[in-house]
Amino acid sequence: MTRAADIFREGALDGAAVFVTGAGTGIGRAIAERLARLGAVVGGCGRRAEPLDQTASAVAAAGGRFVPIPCDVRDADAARTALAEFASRHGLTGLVNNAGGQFYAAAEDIRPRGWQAVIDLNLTAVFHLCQAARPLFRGGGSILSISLTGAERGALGMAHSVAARSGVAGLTKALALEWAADDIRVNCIAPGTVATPAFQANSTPELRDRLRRETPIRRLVEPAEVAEFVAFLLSPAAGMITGQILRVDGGSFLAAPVDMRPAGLGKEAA
Ligand SMILES: CCC/C=C/C(=O)SCCNC(=O)CCNC(=O)[C@H](O)C(C)(C)COP(=O)([O-])OP(=O)([O-])OC[C@H]1O[C@@H](n2cnc3c(N)ncnc32)[C@H](O)[C@@H]1OP(=O)([O-])[O-]
Ligand SMILES: NC(=O)C1=CN([C@@H]2O[C@H](COP(=O)(O)OP(=O)(O)OC[C@H]3O[C@@H](n4cnc5c(N)ncnc54)[C@H](OP(=O)(O)O)[C@@H]3O)[C@@H](O)[C@H]2O)C=CC1
Repeated sequence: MTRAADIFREGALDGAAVFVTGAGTGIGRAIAERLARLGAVVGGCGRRAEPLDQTASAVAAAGGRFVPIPCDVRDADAARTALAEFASRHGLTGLVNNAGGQFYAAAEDIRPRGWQAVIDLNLTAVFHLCQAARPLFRGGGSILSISLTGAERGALGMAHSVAARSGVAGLTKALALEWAADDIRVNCIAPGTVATPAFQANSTPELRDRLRRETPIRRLVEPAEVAEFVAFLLSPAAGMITGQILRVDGGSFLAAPVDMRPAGLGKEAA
């Protein structure tokens, strides 16, 4: 069941061409489906072709257009090529950097390759795709990066991810300033805990209950609630919004930091 109200008129994104990373699953799929239903042609990547094909089928069944272009965003050349391929066929008005994630570990247990993997995925790939998108936007554009709430405040068990997302926050502000004169808006959406299959697979019912209790609006975020906000920020209605970190978190940012350390799961955050 989706809680997000559909607030846009049909065809609100007619003419938009948006590339979404990680579009085969979870939040990325919800975003792709919503944008396509509003009239945008959506391109999407992920490492695996199968989930992207499932998104394509769901979008087609609803009468929309989704172009799957599998690639690993940590391979900068491959990611640039995928984006350029989409833009050459459909143009480009928006980029959603959604691919991301991390494993959970105490800082002292994060090894160099683990640190690098998380920084490459959550920060460096975002920079490369933003840079690649810039010349492809004609007459303005909108970039959104999906981060996570509380990155500025900190979280336990996610030092690599918090560092990467803090980098994305800085990048968002820097690019917003540099590219504003060309009407390219750059924003960051920071969700609270979202009940996606990926998160369910990496959490216990006890942990999800605790995260629900710790969220001031006593429930987890629905993927559709992130997708609806993405649609708004990509639309002309958000034409004066840039350089922002916008939270969709039920107030989690105001509560205690989450403790995702394997040894801390199930305990209250320090
Ligand atoms: C409140 C929460 C809010 C947020 C929720 C979400 O984001 S939900 C979204 C949820 N969705 C996602 O998170 C999806 C995206 N996430 C991913 O694809 C992975 O988490 C990734 C970012 C590490 C990429 O990894 P990859 O393809 O490069 O995988 P690889 O296997 O090749 O590992 C490379 C290195 O990483 C290290 N390492 C890995 N696992 C662990 C561990 N458990 N323990 C310790 N270390 C670990 C290890 O050092 C390894 O090097 P080694 O030991 O081989 O020399
Ligand atoms: N769920 C939650 O509670 C929260 C999630 N977020 C963030 O939201 C985003 C989406 O999360 P969610 O939908 O839950 O998780 P998913 O794991 O379902 O989504 C991650 C997507 O990114 C893709 N991906 C991962 N690595 C790469 C890569 N190297 N190159 C290309 N694509 C890649 C995956 O596809 P494939 O494996 O095929 O490559 C997958 O489709 C992430 O950035 C996550 O950190 C933020 C706050 C909370």
